[in-house]
Amino acid sequence: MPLVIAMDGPSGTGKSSASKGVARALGLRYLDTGAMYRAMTWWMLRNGVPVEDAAAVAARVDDPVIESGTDPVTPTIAVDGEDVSGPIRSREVTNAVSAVSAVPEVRARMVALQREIIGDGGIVAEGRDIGTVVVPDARLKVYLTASEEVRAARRARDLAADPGASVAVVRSEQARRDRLDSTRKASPLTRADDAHEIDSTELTLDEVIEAIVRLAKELQ
Ligand SMILES: Nc1ncnc2c1ncn2[C@@H]1O[C@H](COP(=O)(O)OP(=O)(O)OP(=O)(O)O)[C@@H](O)[C@H]1O
Ligand SMILES: Nc1ccn([C@@H]2O[C@H](COP(=O)(O)O)[C@@H](O)[C@H]2O)c(=O)n1
Repeated sequence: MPLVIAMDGPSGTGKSSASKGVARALGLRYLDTGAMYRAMTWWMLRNGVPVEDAAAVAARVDDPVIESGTDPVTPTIAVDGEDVSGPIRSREVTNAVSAVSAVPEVRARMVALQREIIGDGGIVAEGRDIGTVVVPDARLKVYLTASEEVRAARRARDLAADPGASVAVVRSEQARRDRLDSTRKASPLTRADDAHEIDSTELTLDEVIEAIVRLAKELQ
């Protein structure tokens, strides 16, 4: 099977940035599974579905048409034909997504879609359960971590235009999301036993990408 790189880890550890860089370096496709859960959450909010009500979310799970592009240079995400790459990054969606992604019916639909896109491989897929559930036989698994403090500082810089997103607020929202994602019943965030753990706290993005590319080349 062509290479599948499974990249998992808590929020804001650099999964998306590193996955895109690795995919570009190795000529692979790229799949942001978090964007798919965010797209589902955006649709639920837009359609007035109470996201904390798992039964209400499950009842609408098949309604949105979610399309993910896999070019690492210009990744795309659309819902019912509408580009939602901007709105899915809002703090409203970010703070609601863990409730939606904990619903088993949502996960079943997303995992089926993700496996369809991953197909025969040649891809870097990132999320929370790629190495444990979506592609448990992936040839290379990476579990990316970084200290809470560094992650919050990096993310707060991304959100500099939002006056409510101080480092302290971002840190507490990230911690809440990680707690919900790693304690839910349905495929919680956890490190696969055979994953290589990389702590990016003291590493530049280029150093993280180089480390993963090196691991991939060692497989050949
Ligand atoms: N090693 C690094 N050094 C410095 N900044 C980094 C590093 N890795 C990522 N970043 C920055 O940290 C921020 C978060 O990175 P990114 O969005 O890739 O994380 P993520 O794990 O995909 O987050 P989320 O799970 O919330 O989607 C971005 O601004 C990114 O540029
Ligand atoms: N495989 C995955 C990927 C993501 N999630 C959920 O989506 C949220 C957003 O993910 P980001 O990577 O864009 O931050 C995340 O907090 C999880 O709730 C997931 O469950 N499984």
